[in-house]
Amino acid sequence: MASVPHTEIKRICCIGAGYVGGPTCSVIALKCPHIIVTIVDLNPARIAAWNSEDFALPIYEPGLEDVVRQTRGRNLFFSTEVDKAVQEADLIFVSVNTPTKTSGVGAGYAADLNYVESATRHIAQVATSSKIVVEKSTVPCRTASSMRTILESNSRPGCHFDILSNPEFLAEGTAIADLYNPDRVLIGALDTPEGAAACAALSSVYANWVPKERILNVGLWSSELSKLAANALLAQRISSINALSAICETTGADVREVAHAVGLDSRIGSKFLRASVGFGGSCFQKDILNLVYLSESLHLPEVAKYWRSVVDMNEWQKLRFAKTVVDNLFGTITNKRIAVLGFAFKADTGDTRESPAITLVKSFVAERAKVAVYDPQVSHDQIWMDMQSACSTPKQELSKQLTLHTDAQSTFAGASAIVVVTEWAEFASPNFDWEGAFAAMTKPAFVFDGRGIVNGARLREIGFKVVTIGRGENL
Ligand SMILES: NC(=O)C1=CN([C@@H]2O[C@H](COP(=O)(O)OP(=O)(O)OC[C@H]3O[C@@H](n4cnc5c(N)ncnc54)[C@H](O)[C@@H]3O)[C@@H](O)[C@H]2O)C=CC1
Ligand SMILES: O=C(O)[C@H]1O[C@H](OP(=O)(O)OP(=O)(O)OC[C@H]2O[C@@H](n3ccc(=O)[nH]c3=O)[C@H](O)[C@@H]2O)[C@H](O)[C@@H](O)[C@@H]1O
Repeated sequence: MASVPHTEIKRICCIGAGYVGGPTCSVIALKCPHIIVTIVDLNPARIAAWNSEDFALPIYEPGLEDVVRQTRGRNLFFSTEVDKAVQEADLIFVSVNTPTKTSGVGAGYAADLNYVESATRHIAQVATSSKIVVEKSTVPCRTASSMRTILESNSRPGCHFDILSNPEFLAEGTAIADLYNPDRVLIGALDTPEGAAACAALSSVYANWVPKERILNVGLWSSELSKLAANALLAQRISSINALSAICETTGADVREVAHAVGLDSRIGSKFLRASVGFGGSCFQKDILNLVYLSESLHLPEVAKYWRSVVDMNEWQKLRFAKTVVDNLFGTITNKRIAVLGFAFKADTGDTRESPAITLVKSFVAERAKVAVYDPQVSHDQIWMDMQSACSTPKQELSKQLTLHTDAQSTFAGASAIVVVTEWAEFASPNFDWEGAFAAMTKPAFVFDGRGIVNGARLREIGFKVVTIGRGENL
């Protein structure tokens, strides 16, 4: 095949200044001082936060502020001027949201590609020169083909678009470390000279800091499917260990010992085997449901059922934990105060999307408990928004049962139980004032550890009754 020389990338535009676009392109700007990176978004409040003088960035991510401080105004810019940034760029990342559809065909399963499509149409409409368009969002297999059709059908004469798939594998809370040192960068391209040239151009951007052997070039469809597959396999491990946690609780086995023992088998590996209240976050559930939808569309009902069970197990785990709380508190939590520690879906993020805390607090509210919530990062506005929507109840009504706190200790006064939902370091710290908590609570005082992070022996010495997920010798 004749080769085509690749474009030297001088200007990058990223459409979508969210959890992926923001950190990813900030790190590109840091590692590639010779490239001008402009991150654009339709949401002016989000862009204003990225540009805020006191660096009150719209997302909390360890290390991110430092990267933005070093690059903003140098070769990194945040803007709402989408057209200008698109026109000036050689390469455009499409990093917009792809939530699960809530209505119409595939509702509850399929990805809503409306944002990807309108960003793509917009590129075609305003671009005045050829571009490399990179699918950064997580999308169903063969979305690149739809993007190509939209671009080709709407472009101005003389404008040519090459499409690449470059899914993102960062995890929230460790995004900057993940971007600095990725296990791999996956780039999918069409098997054509133009595809290879576009792939080489993007590879050369990453090659500024990622070792060449970790930059993987594959076909477009493999790249798209690999992203869904990676999330599905990661989530499947959590559902597997959570299924085992239920067996541990009734047999006297300890899920941490089981995870350690099986994880030492190099074929299994030790990561992603922490039993929990269930996985949360904006992507695992959405991407698996997307895979379920894809399987069903391909007339593979057994495959669909297999992946569906990973999500079903996760739902069951969350509700099982909520029931454990009620069962141990003598079958009722009506009017009892339940202190909930943590609301984010995992530690080191302020993100609450699909957080197990939402399901747990909702079920405690349904049992007519008084729920007191503390999270070190999540804003109270966000918690009210999540809970009003989950309970379909206005704030005024909800506030009769739900209070939000700015410190852990104030949640404990008169509480019957503490429920640890997020694995914030603060709750696992030896300095955490468990004695103070015990003194403030009604007796017997319970701790339900949904993350296996508290020191059960120490808490029992203080007088607590302790129930830890996946451990037989509870209380
Ligand atoms: N959150 C995560 O940790 C990861 C997410 N992903 C994927 O990356 C994609 C983006 O996810 P997040 O960054 O979390 O979403 P997000 O919701 O935080 O950010 C998306 C942004 O795109 C903006 N947007 C939507 N349409 C636009 C348009 N036409 N023009 C300009 N801006 C537009 C929205 O206003 C929003 O600020 C999703 O497909 C997700 O599945 C992939 C890996 C990790
Ligand atoms: O596509 C995405 O959005 C991203 O989804 C996950 O990243 P993220 O959801 O940010 O965070 P994870 O660390 O994967 O945790 C997800 C959930 O699983 C839970 N978890 C994780 C690991 C574990 O052993 N047990 C467990 O319950 C976490 O507490 C959290 O609720 C993947 O890890 C990323 O590779 C991927 O890019």
